[in-house]
Parts: sequence; structure tokens; C-alpha cells
Amino acid sequence: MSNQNDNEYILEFENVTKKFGGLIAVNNFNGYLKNGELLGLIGPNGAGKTTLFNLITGIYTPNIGKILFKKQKINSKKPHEVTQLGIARTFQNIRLFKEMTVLENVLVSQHLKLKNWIWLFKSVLKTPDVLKVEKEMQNEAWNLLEEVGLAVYANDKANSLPYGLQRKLEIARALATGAKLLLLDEPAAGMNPHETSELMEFIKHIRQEYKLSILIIEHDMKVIMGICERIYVLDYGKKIAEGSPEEIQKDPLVIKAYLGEELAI
Ligand SMILES: Nc1ncnc2c1ncn2[C@@H]1O[C@H](COP(=O)(O)OP(=O)(O)OP(=O)(O)O)[C@@H](O)[C@H]1O
Repeated sequence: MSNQNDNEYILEFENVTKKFGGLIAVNNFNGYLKNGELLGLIGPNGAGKTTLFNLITGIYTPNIGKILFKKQKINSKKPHEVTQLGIARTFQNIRLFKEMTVLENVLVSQHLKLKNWIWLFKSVLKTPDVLKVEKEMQNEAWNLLEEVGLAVYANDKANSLPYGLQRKLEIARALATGAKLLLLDEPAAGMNPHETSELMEFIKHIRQEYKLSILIIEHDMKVIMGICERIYVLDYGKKIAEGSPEEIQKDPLVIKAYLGEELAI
């Protein structure tokens, strides 16, 4: 793909294919995410959406093709390297340290920013520079919790929070890694309509506040059509449509893929 403005794209896919044995889970996918964009990824069950997230985050390596983050090829990066580059994700099933407090959950993610073994060694010895950095991290964690409205729960165990707030905490943990690209895998799953509306506002808010680019997989069309600027539709691993929410809702191939399901807002 040739792009006119190199700085415009934070993420690019060039002919990306992932096979599992004879099954082509992602089939020659081409696409991009612009800086600051909120991009939706939709498609029926088994379409290849989560596989694409796993390819971006280094869980899988493409059989063919390239994935670029800020123009750097990330195909063969390990998951922790991808995190350190500035990509964070949430999962379909919430993954928190359930017995830890809300604050501790954020602190653990912040430590992913500390890159090397020397720091790990110093941490054990509690050298003055480590104590200084840990103090700064505590402050940053508090600020983050204030920002996302979870500070009042800082000392509560993660699993004592209502479901909607656990989701928020999961996103806060992703932000704590210092990510600039956020991948959200079905963030509205299991939420009631009130929680879903709050989540939509929250996603828009953090995008602006943290200058994020966001790629979101979601089955709840109200969320996708309500907050995304652009949408890719996958079916059987292939991109069958792309466009604005209005264009996607009218697209005959999309309607066919979702036969019998509600696509409208
Ligand atoms: N590790 C794996 N080994 C074998 N097959 C896999 C593996 N991961 C995914 N698949 C298959 O790849 C296809 C795409 O799966 P994927 O989970 O990416 O779909 P999806 O669009 O995220 O679906 P859903 O909306 O149900 O989460 C499916 O047929 C799935 O069974």
C-alpha cells in the first residue's frame, strides 16, 4: 500500500493471511487505522476478528503479509514487545487480577513500562531511583483512576466492582501501559443498556484525553454505529465491506452476511 502522508497511519495491514491448518482465519487482509481514528471491526461469529487482534499483539504471526505499527513491521514481535511499543488490548472475557485491589491492578500494568532486567534487579534492592520511580508511578496510577472515575474504588478488590466498572478497570489497565493504540475486544459484552451508553461516552472521552487510536470489535451495533468513524466488515476471514456507519448499514453484502440480524442503530 502506498500512503501519501506517512504520519497519518498508526497501523497498516498488507496482504495479511493467517491459516490454522486448512482453515484460513484471516484471508489477504488489507487495511489501515489513521492516527486518532476510532475504527470498528465487525463480522459474524468466526469471521476472524479476534485472530486479527492476536496477529497485531504478537500472539500469532501471519503466514503471509505485513503488519506495520508507526511504519515499523511488528509481525515477529513478542506480545510484551508489542506492549512496550505502545499497543494495548482488552479481552472478550475480562482479565483482571481479581483478588488485587483496583489500584494494584493499574500498578501492575504500569510496571510493564519498565523495560529491562537492571530495573528488575534494582527494584528488589529498592535503590533510591527505584523508590522515586515507584512514587511517580503511584501518583500516575491515582491520576489515571481519578481520570476514569475509579479513584473511589482504589482500595476495593477488583472482583467486588460491578461488571461495567470491571470493564472500565480493564481499559484503565490498558491505558496504564502508556499505549497509544488501544484494541478493544467486545467491550460492551454482558453490559446492560445504561452501562453500554456510559461505555460509549467513556471510549470517546479517553480517545480524546489520551490521544488514542482505537480499534474496536463489537457485536452491539448500537456501539459500533454510534462511535466509529469507519468500519471494516469481515466474513469467513475476508474483508467484505468498509465504510462509514451509514454506508455499512446499507451494504448488500453486509446485510447478507448478517442475514436475520439487526444491523440498524
Ligand atoms: N488457535 C486456533 N486454532 C485453530 N483455529 C482457530 C484458532 N483461533 C481461531 N480459529 C478459527 O479461526 C476462525 C476465526 O476465529 P476468530 O476467533 O478470529 O473469529 P471472531 O470473528 O473473533 O469470532 P467471534 O465473534 O465468535 O469471537 C474460526 O473458524 C476459529 O474457529
